[in-house]
Amino acid sequence: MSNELLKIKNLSTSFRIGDEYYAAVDDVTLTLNKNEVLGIVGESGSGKSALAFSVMRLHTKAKIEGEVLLNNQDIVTMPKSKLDKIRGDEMAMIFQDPLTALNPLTPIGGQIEETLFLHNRKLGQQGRKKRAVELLDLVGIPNAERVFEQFPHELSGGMRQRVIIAIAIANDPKLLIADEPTTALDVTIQAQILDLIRELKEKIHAGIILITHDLGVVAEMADRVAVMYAGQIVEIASVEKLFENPLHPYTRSLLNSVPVEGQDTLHVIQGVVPSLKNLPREGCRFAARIPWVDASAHEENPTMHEVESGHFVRCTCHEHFYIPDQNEEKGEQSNGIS
Ligand SMILES: Nc1ncnc2c1ncn2[C@@H]1O[C@H](COP(=O)(O)OP(=O)(O)OP(=O)(O)O)[C@@H](O)[C@H]1O
Repeated sequence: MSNELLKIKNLSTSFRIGDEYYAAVDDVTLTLNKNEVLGIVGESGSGKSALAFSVMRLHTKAKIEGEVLLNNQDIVTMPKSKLDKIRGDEMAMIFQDPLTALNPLTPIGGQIEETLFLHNRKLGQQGRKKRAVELLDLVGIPNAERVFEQFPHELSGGMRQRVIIAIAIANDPKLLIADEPTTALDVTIQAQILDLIRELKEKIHAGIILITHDLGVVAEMADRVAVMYAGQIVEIASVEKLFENPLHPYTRSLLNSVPVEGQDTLHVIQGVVPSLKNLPREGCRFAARIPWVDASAHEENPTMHEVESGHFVRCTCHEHFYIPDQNEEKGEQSNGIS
């Protein structure tokens, strides 16, 4: 029996700017196995959230092409009625900001009960209340009976995020997408929420897509990692391989911007992900940020290459990449390339 839970095939998500559509997710192909945590990392603007929202089919105005197969059912083309059933039941999402994801006017218990009611009509009112309190307990909320009656504004940010997680797992989803689940929280609370997600992974046996710009989080949580840049996946590998042997210059740059014990110099590649309208659509999208690497190092149409089993990297430029000395980098950038 296949272990594959989700297969994303040639997915492109394009937004309209003026009269044109621009792909924020550009021909992405990925798989997620059952019980696996796949980390998706990349700088702000690389397309991580656009990808997550496409998998949940939450974009209302975007043009979506390609396939998103959850247990072989295509989310992109399925009728809305079926989608409503699957969303919140087979797949669920934990959003960045717990306050905006909760209804301020409905007590916590009511919000959990609503999700339970939508997807399990057999559970009566008593059953729903019992299950809602159980879920609050499961996500580590003390005094669950009391919190059941409270409104979102009466809880701390960390507790609200636990409620969001309780809602997301209410119907035992097979796929859980966590989009920067700790960004809006204090550092100490972040660690607690990550611990909770890790514990839940064992309890609910879901496949988890964890979106983050924090490589530390990925190192601790993920089984495999996909690195995204300018709408494309540029490298995929197991977490061990990615940290041991990062290949794509962008991955190396992300890793180099993390301080490492015993290493006194850091090199951070300058620049940011270009805006959607200005993304280079031809050639290697990262070329402009590593101008000291010769143009001939890049492929004309970069594709993913499997360099060792399960480790894929886009473009051939990684074979020729090196960290420049300061003069070389400055010299290149003063030539107007940055
Ligand atoms: N609804 C939209 N309309 C137009 N452009 C959009 C829309 N949503 C996202 N974009 C653009 O698509 C690109 C990818 O955005 P996305 O939010 O997916 O990035 P991200 O990697 O999740 O960044 P962050 O970490 O900041 O959330 C960006 O250039 C963004 O401005």
